[in-house]
Amino acid sequence: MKPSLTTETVRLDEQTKELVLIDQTKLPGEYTLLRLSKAEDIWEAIVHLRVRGAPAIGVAAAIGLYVVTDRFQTQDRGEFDQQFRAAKEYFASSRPTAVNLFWALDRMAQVVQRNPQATTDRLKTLLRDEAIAIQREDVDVCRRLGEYGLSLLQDGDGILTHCNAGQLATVKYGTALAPIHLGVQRGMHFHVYTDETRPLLQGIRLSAFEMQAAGVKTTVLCDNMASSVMQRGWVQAVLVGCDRVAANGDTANKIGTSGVAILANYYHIPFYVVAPTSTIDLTCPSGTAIPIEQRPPEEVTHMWYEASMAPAGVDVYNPAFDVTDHSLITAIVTEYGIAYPPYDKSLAALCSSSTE
Ligand SMILES: CSC[C@H]1O[C@H](OP(=O)(O)O)[C@H](O)[C@@H]1O
Repeated sequence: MKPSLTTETVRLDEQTKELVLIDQTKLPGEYTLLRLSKAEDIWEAIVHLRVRGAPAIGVAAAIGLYVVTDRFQTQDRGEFDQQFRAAKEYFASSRPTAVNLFWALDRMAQVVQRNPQATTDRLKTLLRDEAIAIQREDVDVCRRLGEYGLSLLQDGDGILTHCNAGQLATVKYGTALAPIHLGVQRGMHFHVYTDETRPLLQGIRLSAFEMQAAGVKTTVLCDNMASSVMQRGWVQAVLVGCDRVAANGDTANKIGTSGVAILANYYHIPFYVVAPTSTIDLTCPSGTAIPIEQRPPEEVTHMWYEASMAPAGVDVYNPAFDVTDHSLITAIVTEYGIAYPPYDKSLAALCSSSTE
């Protein structure tokens, strides 16, 4: 089946009560849907980035927690709640950096806490409703991110992006790529430069695939070429996603993002982080407090080819993310508006407006 992105990246099959995912490890060559209902298979899909991207991970965890819970046999609330907590903690152990995972799991836990007298059957229905609400909210949030982000762009702009913060990182639209999708739907034209994003190549495999499918002029480049395209004046803005934004605006995103921000700052190119408020963690004071996932060395030394030139036994550094200092971020685009420095005030103000 020719890969396409017309379906939602993450969804619930309400008939079979399964979590349905596009297996992103197979893209762009193969479009495979996974239908999951076992906790260990859902955990594995998150750990191995079959589903990836902060919002998509959160939605997958919420739907996954529902499909697992729906198969609990006990009618006893004490046992049910204990099994629920165990499943929630298991999913929370999958990946540490994207705060959406914990945000979504906590929303599901609040349903259980708010309904201490509900029967287990009633609770299963409430958990299904919450998981679907989380999934549907993501579509509206990303569309609004697109609107605010588009207000920062001009028709014809060259846009550099890093990793994939598009439809495949969310339910639809994406975050950093949402302005592009929205602009193209309105007849605008952009030239997107996507870093390949070693070692898992989310840029060349996923963003390039997504942008080409949307009819956007797309150029892929090695990560070490970003300076060259900026130096030539081909880039008018950098748009990136995020996995956790600290209260002071420091932002964790795919490894290599902080280097792109330094380059953009040097070439006086605006650097925008596109952040649903579900990715803003006001309990995290600064980037040094953000847990950075360390991934297997083989992703650097063996992925995509038999084995790299790395000599046997050499140490390999493979952090999945790095933190971009808030001083390098021009603005943070949220679904409630655009935050400018000082971020410790502007993010708090935007997040408080989100609860009004
Ligand atoms: C819209 S969140 C996308 C964000 O998530 C990616 O990480 P991963 O592919 O490891 O899940 C990357 O940091 C993207 O910017």
